[in-house]
Amino acid sequence: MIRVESVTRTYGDLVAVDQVSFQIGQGEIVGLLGHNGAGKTTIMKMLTGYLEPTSGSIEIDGLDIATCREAVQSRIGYLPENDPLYPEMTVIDYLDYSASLHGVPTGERDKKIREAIASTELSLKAADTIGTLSRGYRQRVGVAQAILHTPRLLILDEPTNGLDPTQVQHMRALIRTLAKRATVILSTHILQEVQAICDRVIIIRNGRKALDATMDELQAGRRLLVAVDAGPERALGVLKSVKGIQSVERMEEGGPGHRYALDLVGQDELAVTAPRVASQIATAGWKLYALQPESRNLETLFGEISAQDGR
Ligand SMILES: Nc1ncnc2c1ncn2[C@@H]1O[C@H](COP(=O)(O)OP(=O)(O)OP(=O)(O)O)[C@@H](O)[C@H]1O
Repeated sequence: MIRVESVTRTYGDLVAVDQVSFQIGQGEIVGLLGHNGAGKTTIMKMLTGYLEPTSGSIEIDGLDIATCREAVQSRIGYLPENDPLYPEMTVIDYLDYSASLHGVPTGERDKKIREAIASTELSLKAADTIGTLSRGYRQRVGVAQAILHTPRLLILDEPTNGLDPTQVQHMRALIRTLAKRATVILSTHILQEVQAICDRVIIIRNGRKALDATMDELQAGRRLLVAVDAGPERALGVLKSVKGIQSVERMEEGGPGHRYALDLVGQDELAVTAPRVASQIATAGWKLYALQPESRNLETLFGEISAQDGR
């Protein structure tokens, strides 16, 4: 379990991360999504113990990172944004060196390195010099070093950055496989990345948490969308009077009828409120063209949040 409590980090006068809190349970795949400079890397560096928060606290598996840094770091595998690989080393030598840094006991090293190479499908490149590898393979070497000590938590900063579409597919498949054994937090500014891999998204905007939702919550309808042949002068009041409806908003025309978005009092109310709306419409004698839960879409939400930045 990861518990981040009111974490702030400043660089001089700049507040890069501002009072961010969240909790992540074992086995989740969480995407930190935000534009360049939003504060994602700073959060990740604080989670790994490489950077101290200016204020706030971080606990991993009940251990406070400020006081138990080494114990916490032994549980974490980290792929930094620009992984500082050694171009003149071979893959296997670099992984051996990384294993020593991770404190993998000498007797276990060969086995751990073999496992990491197999998981990242690097067998054919194991004897190659890192500097001769493509960007995709170098990223895999970065992931291999991050998983050498079988960490319970994997922190991947922009894992697909700079990869071509095929390499992106490979990396996503690899992350999904790794997530079967570890909790994964990855950062990205590409929302399709989150959609493709994550169970949950935390959107960071100007150092603050702008949204924290599971993909299921995003998909679940929060509002009911209705299209009827009644204009707003009649429809707004009648729809608002239905039990379970908090407010009614007129939407832009499109398709048959007039369109309205109905905010529900409680999200669980959808199944009981939708039939009430249908029967009210029938009682009013209107034609019903559409009645469906609105699907909140990450793209729309990210767009709305970005629009607040004027992006
Ligand atoms: N060492 C530093 N010194 C001063 N400012 C910094 C430092 N590191 C980051 N910043 C600033 O802090 C803010 C957050 O940066 P951060 O790298 O955490 O964002 P990010 O969301 O990871 O961005 P990117 O997607 O571009 O990597 C930015 O304004 C950045 O310029």
